[in-house]
Parts: sequence; structure tokens; C-alpha cells
Amino acid sequence: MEKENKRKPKLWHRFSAKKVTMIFSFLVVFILLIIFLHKPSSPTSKSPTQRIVKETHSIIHSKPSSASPASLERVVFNSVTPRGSISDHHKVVLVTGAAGFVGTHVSLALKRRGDSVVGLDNFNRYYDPKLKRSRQDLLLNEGVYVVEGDINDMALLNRLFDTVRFTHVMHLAAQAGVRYAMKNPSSYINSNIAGFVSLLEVCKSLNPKPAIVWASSSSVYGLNTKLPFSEEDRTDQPASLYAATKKADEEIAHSYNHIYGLSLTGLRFFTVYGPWGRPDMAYFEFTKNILKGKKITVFQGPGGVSVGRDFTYIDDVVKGCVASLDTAGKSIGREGKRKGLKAPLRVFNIGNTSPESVEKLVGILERLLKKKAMRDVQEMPKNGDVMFTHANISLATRELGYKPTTDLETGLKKFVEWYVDWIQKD
Ligand SMILES: O=C(O)[C@H]1O[C@H](OP(=O)(O)OP(=O)(O)OC[C@H]2O[C@@H](n3ccc(=O)[nH]c3=O)[C@H](O)[C@@H]2O)[C@H](O)[C@@H](O)[C@@H]1O
Repeated sequence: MEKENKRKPKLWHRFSAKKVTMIFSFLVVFILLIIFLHKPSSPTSKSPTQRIVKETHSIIHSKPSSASPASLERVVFNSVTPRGSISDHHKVVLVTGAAGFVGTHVSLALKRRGDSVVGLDNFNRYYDPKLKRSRQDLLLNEGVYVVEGDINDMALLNRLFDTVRFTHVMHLAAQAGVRYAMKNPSSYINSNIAGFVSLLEVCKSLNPKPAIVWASSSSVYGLNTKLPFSEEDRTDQPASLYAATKKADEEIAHSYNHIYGLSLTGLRFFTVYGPWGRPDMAYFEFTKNILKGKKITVFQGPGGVSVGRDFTYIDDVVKGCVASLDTAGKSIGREGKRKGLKAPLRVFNIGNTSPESVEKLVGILERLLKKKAMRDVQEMPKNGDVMFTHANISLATRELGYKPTTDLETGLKKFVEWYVDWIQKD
């Protein structure tokens, strides 16, 4: 008995020692595994995706905020946090005018391909803000948050850039519309000139500085009669204050590139149209009025000459915007300039290079809406309009791979489908 009693603890001891060793070994292996998996790998062993994830997380750095949990910083941080794996070309983009027509489409395209996007928009009342709010909802559903604020609010801009290290700015916030400039000239100076300068002032002080792509306009060609319009053509005869502000922006861009080494790309858009478009534009207003059986005013040149536009479909314009961001290069700053480097300074025509008359536009709408328009044909008032626009897009094709593919009939069909659906829901 005593013998047995003596043996038992020995056996137990042998058994438990074995068990303890096993558990200990298991723990050591487990801990080593965890350490291995969390160990920052050497730059050479890191996969491109791992590296980008890490870099993206380090450029998106939230600052401690004294505000409530639903603070600006928190929503902005959520908006830029990538959902899944991210590519080597991942961009962190601030889109100004994001609740606008082009801004919404560009924000969606960037987000859908995996970039981090934050919007900024002042939701002004130039046209029904309800449409802008609907676009904002659309963006939010896709994970893009639109901050409500003005580009002239430098404190807000600084706060945004303090929260997120944006690699690019897609600057689309502007006072649009050619004819409205006679009614409210100061809004053009405020948004298009002062607003642009405040954005550039903030960008020039950042380190690193983002590359900026911004919306110029075909209207800078003004009274130029050489067709099709090429980037080389003269742009010193603006026909409206709107055009003059866009032309001024091109000169301002030159000076910020020259002094501060900012990468700046201006896009001369040609009468952009499509779903979620601007209600102040002719194709939108015509559709609305034809459906309501109201008169539409169709402008003509002297002697009954047709007015024409190089109407450009939104999806083509978005491709031009995204390609411009992808090829924008880097802002090099004054330091880079001292080293003899050059930051890109570019201007591109983003048109369809297939102009159509306003009369043809009305004809297509009549067919699509299955309703005759009540035309009130009037001589084009001398309030900023030009007779004809036509883009030469060779430069954009060469440098950006830009190739528009949507003709007016196809594009208007898509617009009308969207419009009919949208007014029913409204
Ligand atoms: O491409 C551009 O640079 C510009 O395109 C448009 O300006 P616009 O071409 O004047 O576009 P709409 O206002 O839609 O006018 C299109 C055409 O319809 C004509 N129109 C306009 C309004 C109207 O009641 N009747 C009419 O015949 C205009 O004369 C013009 O030829 C945008 O409104 C500008 O913001 C943009 O910068």
C-alpha cells in the first residue's frame, strides 16, 4: 500500500511534467507565432498591398477632438478609411463641390475603384438644394461623407487637412452658369476667385502638398473663332464674367505652380450633361418644360444661325477627371524647386469633339419624351453666351488617354430615364 502510494505521486508527477512541458511548448509556439505575425517586416519582404495599407493608415491620422463622438474628424476619418484591400495607386482625395453634378459622379467613381474620398460642399441655393441633398444621400450610401462648408472657410480647410493627409484635391466647387453672372457677379468672384485662392493658400502650406485638379471651362475661349478650340488658342477675350473668372483661375494656377511648386491641372469642360445634372442648364430645363407643356426658349444667332455646343456626357468627363488625377504627378514645393524639380502645370480640353446644334438637342428630347416642344425662338442675348463650341481633344487623348464614347442621343436617353424616375420619386 505504502509502495503504491509512493509510486502514484511519482507517476502523477511524470504525467503532469509531460503535460506541463507540452502546454509550455504550445504556449511558446503560440506566442512566437503571434510575435511573428505582428512583427513589422522588412521593406523588402512587405507586399505592395501591405505597404499601401500601412502607408494609408499612417496618412489618415485622426486628431484628438474635443467635439462630440459624431465630430467632423470622426466622420471624415470613416469616409477615408478603406473598406477592403487597396491598390498601389491608392489616392486620398478631397472633392470640393462634391454635392454638385460633376463632383458627385467623380466622387462615386473614385470611391468605387477603391480610393479614399471626402467631399466638401456649401449646398448654396443657386439651384434647388434638394437635388444636392439627394446627391449627398447617394454618396453617403456609398460611404462618401460630404462635409457642409465653404471653400472660403480657411479654418475648416485647415481642420480637414489636419485630420487627413490628402494626396489629391479634385476642386470642382464653383459658381457655375454663364448667364447668371450678370445677375450675381459677386458670387463668381467669391467662389471662383477668392475660393480658389483660399484653397491654394492652404495647400501651399502643407507638407507634403497634394496635387490639385480643378474645373476650368470651355468658356475661356470666349470670342475665339478658330475651330476646333485647342489649348494653344487665345483665351484673352472672355465673353462673360464667368469666363473671366475661370481664365483668371488659370493664371492664378500658373502663379502657385511657379512660386510654390504645386501640381495643378485645369480641365476645360465643354457643356457637361447627364443624370443628376444641373437644373439651370438648357437640356435639363428643356426636358422639364417639355414634359409640363411649357414653352422653351431656343436661342439663335443673327440671321437664324443655329447655336451649337460640344455637349459632353458625364461618364466621359469623369474618365477625364480620374485620368487627370492619376497622371497629376507630385507637388514639389519650394524645396523641390530649389533642387531644380518642376511640378506639373497642365490644361486640357475635356469635350466630346462632336458639336451639335441646340435645335438638334431639342429634336432628340422631343423623340425621347414623345412630346412636341413649344419653341419660343429668340435671338441669343448678348449676356455672355457664345455661338459655338468645339473641343480639340488631341492633347487629352495623348496625355490622359481620354476618349469620349457617348453621342448626344445615347447620353440624353440616359438623362431622360434618370429624370423621369427622379421626378416620380420627388
Ligand atoms: O462648357 C462650358 O464651359 C459651360 O457649359 C455650360 O454653359 P452653356 O454651354 O451655356 O450651357 P447651357 O446653359 O446648357 O446652354 C447650352 C446651349 O443652349 C442655349 N440655350 C440656353 C438656355 C435657353 O433657355 N435656351 C437656349 O437656347 C445656350 O445658348 C447654349 O448654346 C455650363 O452652364 C457652364 O457652367 C460651363 O462652364
